[in-house]
Amino acid sequence: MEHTQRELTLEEKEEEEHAKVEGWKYVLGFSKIAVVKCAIELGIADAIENHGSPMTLLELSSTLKCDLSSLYRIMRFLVHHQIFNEIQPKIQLGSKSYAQTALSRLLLKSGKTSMAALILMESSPVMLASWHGLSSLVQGNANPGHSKLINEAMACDARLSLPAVIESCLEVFNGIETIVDVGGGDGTCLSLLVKACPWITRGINFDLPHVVCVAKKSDRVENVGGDMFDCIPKADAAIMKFVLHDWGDEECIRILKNCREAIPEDKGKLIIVEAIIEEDEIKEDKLTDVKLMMDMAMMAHTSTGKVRTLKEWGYVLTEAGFSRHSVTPINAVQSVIHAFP
Ligand SMILES: C[S@@+](CC[C@H](N)C(=O)[O-])C[C@H]1O[C@@H](n2cnc3c(N)ncnc32)[C@H](O)[C@@H]1O
Repeated sequence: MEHTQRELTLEEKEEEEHAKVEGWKYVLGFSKIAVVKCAIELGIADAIENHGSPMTLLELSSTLKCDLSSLYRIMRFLVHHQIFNEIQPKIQLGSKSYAQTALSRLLLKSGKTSMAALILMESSPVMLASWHGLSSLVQGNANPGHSKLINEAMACDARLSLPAVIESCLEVFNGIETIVDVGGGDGTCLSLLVKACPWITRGINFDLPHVVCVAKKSDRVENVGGDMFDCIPKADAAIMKFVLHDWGDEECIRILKNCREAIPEDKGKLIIVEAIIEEDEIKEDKLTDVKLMMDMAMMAHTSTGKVRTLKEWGYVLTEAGFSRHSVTPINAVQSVIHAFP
């Protein structure tokens, strides 16, 4: 039987939008318990309780012997989830001060009302490991390789976000005949892109050799193995989705410099598809939760990666020699950053 596609009603569209945001919360749902566990281990609530009054970020970082900017990101997340209160949010980073709430007192390591031991037990590697076996307990013994899991998860995101990139900024790809997807994974992103842009004659899906050797084969897309820290294949434009958030500023600048080398000085462009954290509370939106969770996931899964603010993007791009850039919000957790040599 043939199905004709009908226009979605406004209500259905809103429901789909809401579902996408909720979907991201499942993707990153672990971050909430992981950050609370981290707060208990660091003794944040204990430090403020012992201090007897709110503590500044500077005082907290020196008492807990923590890196100030990492601790700030942890506190930003905890404040967002109303676990601590931030007093005078508008002031300078080091002077921001944090107070206890009824919820943060549950995170004290000891005391009559502490729930810390329960949280530490449920979030321990031993207890978490059993969750990974839940589906095999119910059904069988599926145990796919981790690389395959990552490639499939990334392809899943490409199917979600690429249509949003195409819908909001197809014109960015005008005039591009060749494009290299740096850290392109299994090639899903590029195959969707060349399909939407028939004028692109050659797409290069560039990733580590063990990734491209199992990548998809599709028309006008060539899989090329290599290391983005060495050299990136030349093309009219480069695109990078969900790659730079895996790396700290120093590595990012090295990758970005190699991207700049790969594209023409006069009319080349770099298209970055990444989440951007709003620095201004007024600009926070329904995806702020998700972006902050993603930032925590980067802290946990990579040694130096992070979800950057607009200012942080400006810094790495300028350091890598890009003369200007602009940002287009799209209907996804990511935005599109266009940068020019
Ligand atoms: C988070 S995944 C993103 C995949 C894809 N861009 C997407 O969003 O669907 C990061 C990718 O960077 C690749 N990568 C990591 N180090 C690399 C390197 N040194 N050179 C090239 N690719 C690399 C990984 O293999 C992985 O496919």
